[in-house]
Amino acid sequence: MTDDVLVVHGGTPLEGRIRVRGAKNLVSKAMVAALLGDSPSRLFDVPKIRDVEVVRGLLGLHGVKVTDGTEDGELVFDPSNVESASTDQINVHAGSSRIPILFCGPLLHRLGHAFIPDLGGCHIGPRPIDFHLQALREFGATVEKTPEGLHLSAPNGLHGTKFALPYPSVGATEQVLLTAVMAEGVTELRNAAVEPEIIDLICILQKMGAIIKVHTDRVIEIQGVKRLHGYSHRPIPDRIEAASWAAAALATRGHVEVLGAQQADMMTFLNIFRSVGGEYEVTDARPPKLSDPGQEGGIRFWHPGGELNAVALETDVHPGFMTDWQQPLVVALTQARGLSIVHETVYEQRLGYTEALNTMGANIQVYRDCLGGTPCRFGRRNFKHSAVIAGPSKLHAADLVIPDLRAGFSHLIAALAAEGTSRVYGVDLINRGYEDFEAKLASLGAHVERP
Ligand SMILES: CC(=O)N[C@H]1[C@@H](OP(=O)(O)OP(=O)(O)OC[C@H]2O[C@@H](n3ccc(=O)[nH]c3=O)[C@H](O)[C@@H]2O)O[C@H](CO)[C@@H](O)[C@@H]1O
Ligand SMILES: C=C(OP(=O)(O)O)C(=O)O
Repeated sequence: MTDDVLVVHGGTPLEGRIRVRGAKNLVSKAMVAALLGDSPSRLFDVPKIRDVEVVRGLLGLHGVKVTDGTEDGELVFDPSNVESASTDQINVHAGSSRIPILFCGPLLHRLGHAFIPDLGGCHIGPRPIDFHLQALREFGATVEKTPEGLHLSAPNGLHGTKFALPYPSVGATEQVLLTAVMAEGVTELRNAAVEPEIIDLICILQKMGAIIKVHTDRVIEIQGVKRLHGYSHRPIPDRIEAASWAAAALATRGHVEVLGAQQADMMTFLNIFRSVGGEYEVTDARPPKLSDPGQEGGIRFWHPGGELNAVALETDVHPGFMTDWQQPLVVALTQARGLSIVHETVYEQRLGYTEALNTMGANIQVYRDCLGGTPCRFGRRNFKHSAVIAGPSKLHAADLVIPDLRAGFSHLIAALAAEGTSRVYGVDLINRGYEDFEAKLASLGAHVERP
């Protein structure tokens, strides 16, 4: 733990330009989809993050040859020899990521059985997988829970089904997609999640030969096919990372251009960013010509000076304000004048990180009540899932221990915005979702060092 610490000398605005690559929440699923093809797949712009390493490891254990392509960030997957792996080998990855649960459908199609280790991911609530398992059973899978992990089989194959999710879960929607594409017959999924990362996964599956219709009102219809082939795909950029750097620019009174950031996927964030008083400019990409090297598109985010405004926001499923944007933005809200209100409706325990911000001088109170109008599953269940942030607060340095990915990035932003020198422990957790964050910090002029 002691060598996993970053010393942050705060108080300097972040200034400069960084680039985001393929979205963590798409790339890892695209890698799983490669298992379904009967020929190699190619994925571009893959960031070097921990979740990618975990999925690469799991694919390798199941006989998928994963190699680096010629382009930086390109991965090639050859699934021609998919095979079983031992539970001991698979359990090396226990507790490291949430993606292993998505191996169920593809492994059942390819091998007739699957073993799934305990899942990891951010500690932001209990995160059950009941919708996943219920859907898999509807397709005809049998699921056995054992102390070492989940064992699944499909003795009679997988068959299309009609299924309605109790809540538009991202992971459960992906589970249904990755299973239904090669199940026999038609599947109709109601109350599906429609996040941009899901639409991009559907694009990949369609490239592979799948037949998928996305209807209005969260209904997705999938016509199972007998075979799928490999794909070649450049994923959507990481809108969570982009928003995190935007929040860092605002909290430190800086100016950061995020190359690769895409307006369409970030509209809800951009509206809140502007309401808080942040400025942004969308820079469109210009393709290269003989006389002109062209320009990569992105979004410039900056603090225009003066005071920021308090806002009320609720996190929600797409197209609402993403829960993963919440933690970084709250750090900026500690600098806004007045009372900001955040109602977290996606996870029951995603406000624990505010305690650390309070030790740095922030004034954030958390409540069990629903402080917002969006129907929420947590209001009567005793979870502290609403926050009132009173600002502006002068943040001072502190010693911080990072609990998980997004809370970790928000701790880091707070340390950068604070006066004085903070020590941030457990920074390695940030590598699960932010590629090269230390190099990016350095290029933005942050004063950070390893002790
Ligand atoms: C790797 C990845 O893509 N992670 C994202 C994904 O997580 P993930 O796919 O795990 O999140 P879900 O959308 O499934 O979870 C949303 C809510 O549904 C509940 N639920 C989910 C499944 C289930 O079987 N039972 C159940 O009750 C969860 O506890 C949570 O309260 O979507 C979340 C919501 O946008 C994001 O915050 C995560 O960054
Ligand atoms: C909650 C997150 O991810 P995961 O589902 O991988 O824990 C996140 O990326 O903020």
